[in-house]
Amino acid sequence: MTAKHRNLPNILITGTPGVGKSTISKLLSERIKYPWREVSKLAEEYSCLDEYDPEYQCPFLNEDKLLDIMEGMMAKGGNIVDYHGCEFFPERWFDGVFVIRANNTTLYDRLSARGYTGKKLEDNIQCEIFETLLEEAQSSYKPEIVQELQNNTEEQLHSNVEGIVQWIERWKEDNI
Ligand SMILES: Nc1ncnc2c1ncn2[C@@H]1O[C@H](COP(=O)(O)OP(=O)(O)O)[C@@H](O)[C@H]1O
Repeated sequence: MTAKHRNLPNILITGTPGVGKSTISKLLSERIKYPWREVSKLAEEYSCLDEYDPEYQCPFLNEDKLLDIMEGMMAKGGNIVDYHGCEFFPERWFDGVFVIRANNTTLYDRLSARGYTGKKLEDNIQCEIFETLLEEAQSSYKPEIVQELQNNTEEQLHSNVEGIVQWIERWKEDNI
């Protein structure tokens, strides 16, 4: 499956937990009517979570099972995939990869408000500081399809959504 077989682009919204992936994906989905594929929810819904990982305080993800389930959803295009990881998806799935970013203090406040403390909080802040997801995206996808979006303020939130809507319009003009 290459982009040529899709009439609508598949978009990946990725980044550290708390940067605003769900907020952006939901607004975008309401705006352009593409389904919002929240990978963590799909994993739960389709029983792709194995036993609990005590180090990361979350269940292990059965990636192969999840990918098999998602393959059919991705085939026609027009999906917004939201996940805090990106390297295990097939590269051919995505036409645009958006890495959402937030500054340390903003992220700290958001994750504390979510109830994160201790190692879980620190690991996520470090993940953002070390640009782990940005590097993961850059090493997994062609550089020309990866974009970094700062998402600290309401103003940035709306301009990010608008920017992705415009990106989709350009993609359609170039690919259909
Ligand atoms: N641009 C923004 N400005 C202010 N608050 C935001 C912004 N984006 C997200 N938030 C808030 O930050 C928190 C985390 O956002 P969320 O979308 O759940 O992040 P993620 O899906 O990446 O874990 C939520 O409370 C959300 O309302």
